This record gives sequence, structure tokens and C-alpha cells, in this order.
Amino acid sequence: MRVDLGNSLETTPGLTTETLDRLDGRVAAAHERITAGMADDEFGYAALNLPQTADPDEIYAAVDGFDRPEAVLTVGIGGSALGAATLSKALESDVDAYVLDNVDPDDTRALLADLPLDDTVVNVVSKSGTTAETLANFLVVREAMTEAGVDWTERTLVTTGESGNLRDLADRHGLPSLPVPDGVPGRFSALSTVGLPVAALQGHDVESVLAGGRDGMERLSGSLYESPAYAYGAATYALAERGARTNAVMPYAESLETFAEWFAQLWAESLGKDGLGQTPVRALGATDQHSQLQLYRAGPPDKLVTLVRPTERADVPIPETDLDGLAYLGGSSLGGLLDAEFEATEASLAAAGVPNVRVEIDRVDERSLGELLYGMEAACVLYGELASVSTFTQPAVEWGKKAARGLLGGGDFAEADAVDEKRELRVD
Ligand SMILES: O=P(O)(O)OC[C@H]1O[C@](O)(CO)[C@@H](O)[C@@H]1O
Repeated sequence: MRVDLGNSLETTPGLTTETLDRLDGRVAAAHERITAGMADDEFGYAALNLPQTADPDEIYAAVDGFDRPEAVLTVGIGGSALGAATLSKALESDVDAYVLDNVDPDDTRALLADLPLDDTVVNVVSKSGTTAETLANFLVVREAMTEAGVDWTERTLVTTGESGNLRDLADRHGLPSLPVPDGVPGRFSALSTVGLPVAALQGHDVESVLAGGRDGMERLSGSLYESPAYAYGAATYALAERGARTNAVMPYAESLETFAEWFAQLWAESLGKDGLGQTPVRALGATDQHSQLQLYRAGPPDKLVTLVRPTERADVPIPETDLDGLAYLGGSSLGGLLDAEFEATEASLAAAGVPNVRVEIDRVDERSLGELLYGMEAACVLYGELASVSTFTQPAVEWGKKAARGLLGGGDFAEADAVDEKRELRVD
């Protein structure tokens, strides 16, 4: 993973090399805190040890009991689904990967109708084992399998904590199961038993993903000038402090679209605390040049754009053409056009004084993905240290969970009562 901060200097909002030099002292102190937390496997900081503590053999052993399936369906939500989804979106496989991480009846019905239920492994993941959406979806999937005459106990892998509904289910039915890593919040668990089983089922090299994570670990240092992850974390923090309250993450690769979704949870749930934070926007290049770029260039000066690309990619030639005006495309290639668009967008933002940061990986493969995921996790931890927020908790999400549970009769919660007090101004 390589980071180029050049287009965040002298922009609006913007940084200077003096700013970064001053910040580097705080990065050194933050790095000391981070490494101490890693050394003690402290809650949260333990996530940054995963490339060394995750055991590929444990993951392979858990999935080896399944014949190579036609499809794998992940039933989970948030960090329990997005790490696996990022890897399966990015890496090609002849095992189709699906994710059920919402409770939309139309979508769920359509998905179950399409799935080869007798040749699908259901990968149900919940750290807590109590998340309503995940458990509701699992009950629906289990019923669908039963109605299709499929023995769901033969096709289900459970990844969950030491206790809870899912652990009880796995124990009761003797299901293959994996633990979740201790002290790791879900959004930081991609490089673990949470995010890697799908990659193993799809035939990807889990050890290479973890090796990429170790590459990222080795780059952590006491200076932002020596660590791409810390450079990104420090620059995004300093830009937020100066008004860049939005960070549009815009990968120029369809295979990295879900990475932007994974990043959004990591950034929002870790840093959105105490009235602070930086709003992650999921964007995609070149598509969103024709959708959001107008706002990024000519809207309020409150944004940073993170442009991500692989520097090596397979390509597709654009045929020569005799169509007037299109000759410049003929003989080029789609990858060449995409890279030209990347560089043009980057320059376009700079010309408008909009801060943007370039993040590049060699190619979209297991090792580069492992390093990218690890690098963004480390960047997030550093940002949290600099901002002095509680990076590894997410208390604000609990209110809504209690309200929904109360509305469904799952307990007596004041939050559910508050739903009835909604202020109305209806326009029918
Ligand atoms: O893995 P679990 O416990 O089902 O939680 C799923 C997701 O829900 C959250 O706890 C937020 O509600 C996320 O932090 C987490 O990734």
C-alpha cells in the first residue's frame, strides 16, 4: 500500500509540510500507545495483531468438512459480513459468494429462490450471537433449506462468541464452528476467523491475505513519513480538524467497491464519537465522476477525496474505430481509459483546491488486499488516538436496537415508547 499526500497540501481545507512535521511528534506518541496496546493484546489494539495471531489452519480445518460448494452465503451484518464480502467481491472464484446482511423480504425471497440450497454453505457470523437481523435471516434460511429437503446442519458453518444463541445452536447440533477473536471489534475482524472462511471456501490463499497484513504491520513506525497507514490516518485527521468533515472513498476498480463499504463502517463506527468524526462516503471511479464529482469540486469546501487504485490490472483493448471524434479511444484500452480518468479526476480536484489523497496497491490480489485492509485499520486506530476518541466501542448503535426489540415485544424498553412520541407533520 502506498499513499501520496501531495494533493492535500495548500488546498481548502489543506495541510502544509510544517503541519505534518508538527503532527509527526504526536504520531510517534500515538504509535507508542498503539504498540503497547498490541503488546498486551488490549481490547481493540489486539486487532492489529491479527496477521500474526489468526491461524489459517484453524480456518481451513473448519471449512474442510464441506465439499467445494457451488455457492457460499454469508448471513451476518456489519463487521461480521463486510470483511468477507470485501474479499469475495475483489477476488475471482468459481464459488459464488452471496451476502444476506439486511432484512428486506423481497431481496431475501429473491436470493433464496436463486440459491442452489443443496450446494450452498451457509456461513452464519455474529460476534454477539444476538443480532436480530442475522438471527432472523438465519431462521429464514434454515426454514428454506428444510422446505427444500436440505439438511441445514450439514451445510452450516457458525462463527460466534463463546456464548449466545448461535453458540448454543452450534453446540446443540454439533455444527462446525469457529470462535471470534478475543478483544477485536467486528469492524476490525476481516483478517480473522470472521472474514476469512469465505475466502477459504472460495479457494483463495488465506495465508497470503495474512502475509499482506504482516506487510502492513512491518510498516508501522514512529513516523508518518515511514508508514503509509499512519500517513493516511494523520492526514485525514488533520484535514478533518481543518474542516474536511467528509471523506469520499473512491476506488477506481469495481473489485474494490465493497472495500469502500467496509471502510465506511470502520471509519464511521470507530471515529464518530463525542460530536467528532469524518463522514465516509462510498463512491466508485469512474462511475461517480458522472454522479458525485460536481459536488466534490464545486460544493462546500468540507471534503477530502480518497482515490484508490491498483497499479497493475488486466486489460481490455478498445477496438479501432472510424467513428469521427472517437479515434482517440480506438486502440487504447479500458484500463488505460480508467487510469486516465483517475489521474484526470485527481488533477481536477487539485485544480479546484479540493484535498485528495492517492492510495495505491500493486494489484487486487490476496496479499495486496490484506495489506490494504490492515493499513486502513491501522490508519483508523491512529486517527482515533490523535482525536482522543474511544475507537473500539459503538455505544450509539444500542438505542435503536432496544427500540426495535421493544416494538417487536422483545422486552420493555423506554426507547420503544419514544417511537410513539414521534413529532408529525404529514404531507399526504
Ligand atoms: O457480530 P455481531 O455481534 O452480530 O454484530 C454485528 C455488527 O453490529 C454492530 O455491533 C453494531 O450494531 C457492529 O459493531 C458489528 O460489526
